[in-house]
Formats: sequence, structure tokens, C-alpha cells
Amino acid sequence: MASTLKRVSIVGSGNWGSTIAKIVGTNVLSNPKFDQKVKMYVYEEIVDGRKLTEIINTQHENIKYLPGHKLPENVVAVPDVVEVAHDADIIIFVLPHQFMANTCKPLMGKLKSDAFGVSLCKGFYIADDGKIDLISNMVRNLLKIECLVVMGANIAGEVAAGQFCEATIGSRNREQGLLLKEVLQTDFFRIVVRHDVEVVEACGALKNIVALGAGFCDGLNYGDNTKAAVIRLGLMEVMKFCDIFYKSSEHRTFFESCGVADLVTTCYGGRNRRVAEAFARALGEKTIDELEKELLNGQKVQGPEAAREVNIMLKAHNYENDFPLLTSIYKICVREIPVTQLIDNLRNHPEHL
Ligand SMILES: NC(=O)C1=CN([C@@H]2O[C@H](COP(=O)(O)OP(=O)(O)OC[C@H]3O[C@@H](n4cnc5c(N)ncnc54)[C@H](O)[C@@H]3O)[C@@H](O)[C@H]2O)C=CC1
Ligand SMILES: O=C(CO)COP(=O)(O)O
Repeated sequence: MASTLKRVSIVGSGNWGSTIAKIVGTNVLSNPKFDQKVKMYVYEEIVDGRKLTEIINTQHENIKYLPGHKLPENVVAVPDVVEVAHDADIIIFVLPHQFMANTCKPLMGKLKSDAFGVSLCKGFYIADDGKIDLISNMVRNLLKIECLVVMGANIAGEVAAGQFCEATIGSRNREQGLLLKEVLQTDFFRIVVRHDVEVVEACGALKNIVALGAGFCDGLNYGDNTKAAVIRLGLMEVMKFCDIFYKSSEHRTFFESCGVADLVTTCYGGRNRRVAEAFARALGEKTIDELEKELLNGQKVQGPEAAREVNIMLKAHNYENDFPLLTSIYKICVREIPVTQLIDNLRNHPEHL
């Protein structure tokens, strides 16, 4: 007889992916609804002369992307994404968003028809026709499964260390949202389920762009007031963006962990902020890509790519002038304007007129 236990699989094994694997692997052991084995897709690479999958499966630690934290032994690293996802009931996607489409394509037509996906990826998707969409919509359309999202103020190292924080699940289906909450919630990782998926997801993608702005302020030696202004104007632009593009937008969601809390933590402690600070200090001598490689040991910043995706949307609808912060950050990233121009571009922000 086929097992009725729910299987959870994880696609991705970076800094956040490995942290989520630690939580999921631990939770399924104490919940009789779930199969105890959790397969985790690892984009294979050689680390210290050995395959990363082999290191994870013998040392139970992702020594490259989450060093210093043991993973439960029921988390199994697998280099083949189809093997990871084909028999899963819940598939958690947690990859740098620019790799999502290519990672998902081999899964087309291979998944259980009643499985659902969950995206933890912060960014948008550029379709073949150049249009921008949410990653969860890309998963729905490509893989023909429902897709929930999880966003929040969750710097991975702190979560892996068990420090108290919150997250937001976006789910249109209440039952799926509550099942996912059982997979993820712990006594230190507290979760609220909201139904306006688009807003939860867009908040996660957009705050990384604002965090670049916060990092530029740090690199230009502005003080706390200036950075607070950038964060506030960022929040106003995030809300306006959601009001324009996602009609289901409910303002309560901006005050959940996925909204204001993620904006604050990323603008103070995130990788986007760190790379942007270094970029501003280098005053045009180095690109963001170069600094990402130099500072992050293979981890990825999502803000520059998200800024490009959002700019495509704003330009297509003639909204660039209504979003001076998001637009300026994009132009700084592609070196169309110097970083020193950031604050001047905010002096006549629509919020002040
Ligand atoms: N790290 C964090 O604190 C948090 C990250 N997130 C989001 O989670 C998503 C995943 O981030 P992380 O797990 O931190 O990843 P990461 O930044 O550690 O990225 C590196 C991962 O990308 C993989 N990779 C490299 N090239 C690839 C390719 N061509 N195809 C597929 N995979 C490839 C690497 O093997 C590695 O697993 C991102 O969208 C991020 O914004 C969300 C909350 C917290
Ligand atoms: O999304 C994050 C925290 O919630 C992590 O932000 P960074 O990618 O800037 O580190």
C-alpha cells in the first residue's frame, strides 16, 4: 500500500536553503504526518577536492554555504533535481532567483499532480517575451502545481543559530498554508499565514533593492537619519508598487515580517547592504559582480537583478519618475549614474510634493 506520509523536498542548498533544511529536517522527525527523509537538491560543486553532496552526506554540514551548523542526518543531499522532487508532496524552492527557471525546467511533467510548491526566492522572473512575473506564477505555469511563498526578516545565520524571529507564509489555500506552517514553524521561528501571496512575495523581492540603497548610504558615510529616510521612502515605494501591480494588496501585510521587518533587517545586516557599501566605497573602481565574488564566497546578492527586473516593469508602464529610489538604485547598479547622485535624486521625491 502506498504511504500516506507527506514527503517534503528542498530544491536549493545555499545559505538559506541549508538553514531551511536544518529546520525542516528537525521538524519532520517529530511530526507523524511527514516522511522522515528530506531530499535536498545540491547544485554540485567541488569543495576542498570533494563533491559537496558527499561532504554534506558524510559530515552533515554544508561547509561552504552554512559552515558551523550541523544538518540533521535525515537530510540527504542529491545532485539530481528530478530525483529530489518527483515523489514529493511539498517542494520547497530556495535558490537565488535567477537560477529558478533553468532548475525547474527538468521537472516539467515529472511531479505528483497533487504536490504543491513553495518559493522562498526573493526576486522576479523574466519570461521569454521579456515580461516580468512573480516567481510563484512561473512555478504555477511551468510545473502546473500551486505555489505558496515564504518571506520574512530571516538572515540565515541568525535563524540557523536558533535566534527568535518571524516569517510570513503567503497561501491562497488555507489548508496548504497550515500544513506548510507545520513543516516550518519552531519555537524560535514563528509564522503568520496571509492570503495575499503577491504582496508577500513582492515585499521580499523589492526590499533587496532598498537594501542596496541603504548600503550605498553607509558607503557614502551618511548617518542614521539619511539611511532611515531611504528605508522609509523605500517602504512607500514598495507599497505603491504593490498597489499598482497587485490589486489584492492589503496594507496589513506590509506590517508583517515579510514587509517592514525584512526591510529593516536587510538594510542593516544583509548581504545586499554589505556589497552595496563596498561598491560605494570603491567609487566606480569595481562592479557589483566583482564585489559579490570578492566578499561572498559563492553566495549571491539578489538586489541588482531584482532592480533590473523592476526597472523593466516601471519603464514599460512609464512609472520611472514615480519611483525615484528604485529607479536610481537600478541606474547606480548599471553605472548609468554615479552612486554619489543617490540622495540628490530623492530631494524632490513624490512623497515630499
Ligand atoms: N541567505 C539569507 O539570509 C536569505 C536568503 N533568502 C533568499 O533565498 C534564496 C536562496 O538564497 P541562499 O540559499 O542564501 O543562496 P546563496 O546566496 O547562498 O546562493 C548560493 C547557492 O546557489 C547555488 N548555485 C550557484 N550556481 C547555480 C546554478 N547555476 N544553478 C542552481 N544553483 C546554483 C549554489 O550551489 C548555492 O547553493 C534567495 O532568493 C535569497 O534572497 C531569503 C531569506 C534569507
Ligand atoms: O533576505 C534576507 C533576510 O531576510 C537576506 O538578505 P540578503 O540577501 O541581503 O542577505
